[in-house]
Amino acid sequence: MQLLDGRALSKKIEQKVSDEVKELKSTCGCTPGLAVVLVGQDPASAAYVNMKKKACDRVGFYSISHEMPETISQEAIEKTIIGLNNDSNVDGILIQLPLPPHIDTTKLLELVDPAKDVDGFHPYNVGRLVTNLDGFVPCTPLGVMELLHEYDIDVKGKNCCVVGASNIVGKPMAALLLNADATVEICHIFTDDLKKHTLNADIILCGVGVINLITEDMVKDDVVIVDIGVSRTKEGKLVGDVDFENVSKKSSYITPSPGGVGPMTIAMLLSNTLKAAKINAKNMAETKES
Ligand SMILES: Nc1nc(=O)c2c([nH]1)NC[C@@H]1CN(c3ccc(C(=O)N[C@@H](CCC(=O)O)C(=O)O)cc3)C=[N+]21
Repeated sequence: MQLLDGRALSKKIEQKVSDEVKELKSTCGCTPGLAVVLVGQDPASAAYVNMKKKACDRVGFYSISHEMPETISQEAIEKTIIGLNNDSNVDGILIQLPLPPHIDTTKLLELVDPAKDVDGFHPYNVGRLVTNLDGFVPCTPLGVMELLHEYDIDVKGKNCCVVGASNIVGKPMAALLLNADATVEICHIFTDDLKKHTLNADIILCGVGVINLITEDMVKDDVVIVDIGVSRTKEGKLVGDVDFENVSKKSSYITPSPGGVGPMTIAMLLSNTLKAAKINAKNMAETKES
């Protein structure tokens, strides 16, 4: 059994991003900028936003967070997003999810300029992903692909079982695997007999948020396990969806949680923001020339 060490790989990626930021600064004087929109007081959301901000600082990005009260109106958030779309210091916009129930999340995600959509949640970028065109890909599934690549795990022709069909994890994960020529199954809350599907899988990618959803009797020998779930136990310990202790004994590769997919998500946010900044810098240079 080998661990898929997301923490180690994320450090390597951060170093690369940081080097490229220095180069971008010296060649065009531009600093990549990320804006985060945070609504309400959820401590978990605040903690994630803080982690993102710290990561931005480490690699030399400009970052700004717009923190708004739980009771804020739809219109006020929309105004903020339009302002960020028009702010040339901002290359990437991230709306921290989930938003309060009175807010129309889809409408806000559609308002973000697709060129600044570093989360890859705008339907424009979703469409580009599904048709295998270049665009912004959601950070968590993108990080998973990077992690598999780092350990030379080729998904081509492999049976991949994606558990969870969310717009931010399961669906884009399945699209990326399909684009890489895997055979893909998507299981979800209405799947009858989950075990039947997971037992057949060479690679299981699980992002649901249910502790111990995947147990050792549900996986075949030498399976590759990617645990994307995030939950907290009663004791406050951070855990994934997989019974790590027992499933790891049957696995060829497995992500720890924490220390697996989580740090890769942040690394891909940095990488997507750098990508946006480079495109914007190039467009600016071209506008100046003409
Ligand atoms: N618009 C939007 N984009 C997101 O990308 C987004 C979001 N909303 N809402 C919440 C989820 C969750 N998420 C995580 C990021 C990093 C870790 C991470 O780094 N976790 C560490 C542990 C961190 C700790 O100790 O608390 C690890 O797994 O090792 C986890 C989860 C991004 N999300």
